Amino acid sequence: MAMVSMKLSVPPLNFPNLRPNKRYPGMAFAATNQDAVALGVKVTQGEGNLPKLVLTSDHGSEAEIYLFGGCITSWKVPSGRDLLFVRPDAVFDKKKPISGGIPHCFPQFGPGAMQQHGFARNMDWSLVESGNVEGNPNVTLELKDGPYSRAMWDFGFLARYKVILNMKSISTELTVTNTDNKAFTFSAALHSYFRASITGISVKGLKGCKSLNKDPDPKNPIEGREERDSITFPGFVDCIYLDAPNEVHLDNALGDVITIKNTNWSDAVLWNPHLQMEACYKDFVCVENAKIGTVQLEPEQSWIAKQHLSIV
Ligand SMILES: O=P(O)(O)OC[C@H]1O[C@@H](O)[C@H](O)[C@@H](O)[C@@H]1O
Repeated sequence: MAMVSMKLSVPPLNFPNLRPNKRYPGMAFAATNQDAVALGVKVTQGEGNLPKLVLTSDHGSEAEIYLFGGCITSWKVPSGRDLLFVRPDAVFDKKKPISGGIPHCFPQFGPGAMQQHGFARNMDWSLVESGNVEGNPNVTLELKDGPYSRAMWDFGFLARYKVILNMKSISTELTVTNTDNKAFTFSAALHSYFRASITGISVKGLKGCKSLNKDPDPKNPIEGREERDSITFPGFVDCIYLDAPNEVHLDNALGDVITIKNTNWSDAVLWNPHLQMEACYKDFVCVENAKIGTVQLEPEQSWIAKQHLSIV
């Protein structure tokens, strides 16, 4: 049964890309004369006056999500630590994707025919549903094709992204549906930036995977096989792991070990830019769930992939 908190969450602003939520059993909504959102979900103005959702769990965690790019920029666990990282050079003016948090790479991981990492992180997603289950909020965002995406990739699609915050975890479910009358292919990733202390970071769980090392030439990666139990970051790292396991562990060397589980994100990417980003490389690492080998969807078909980040 859902537990309903007394705290009302009233969206203070009326953003054009917010749509009314559906109401369904087990969810508690604070209805206003604007859009209704669930308890534990607030619509606020973030950096650059961009619409930002703030999710607050009754159990001590909090998350922030920008509709621009459908980007989760903050995940605070009950200790108060934010386990995600936004780069100091990130801009919030829609001229560039937000550099940090969990940006989407879709419909291309890259490099490839269109801009690196595709267009989904440069577009405004819409809030279409929100809910609250036992004090834990969730939201569902949606992205559809439009003139901007069609100019790069001439297909009709619908992407739905559900984000669920719990006390010690944040989960996402991405569903991509082909709404066109012809098939399309795509690749994708959740380009997660984790706050970390570079000299102590380790990533475990990728031993034995086939690797594609993008260093030195991202267009001609070098094939190999990962032999280390524990991967560290003594220098520049940009490497794809194919057929990665559905669970890896990141020790961020700041006091947390993050379990990164997935369903259907078949591949993984590790990236740290080292001296290419001298101002911040010591403070983060990207551990990305990815789908590097392309997915083909026939009209009306969908592809679903889930990510579950948790601490003990
Ligand atoms: O676009 P961003 O957020 O600056 O990230 C770029 C990096 O993203 C990584 O996913 C790629 O593996 C790197 O090759 C790339 O340089």
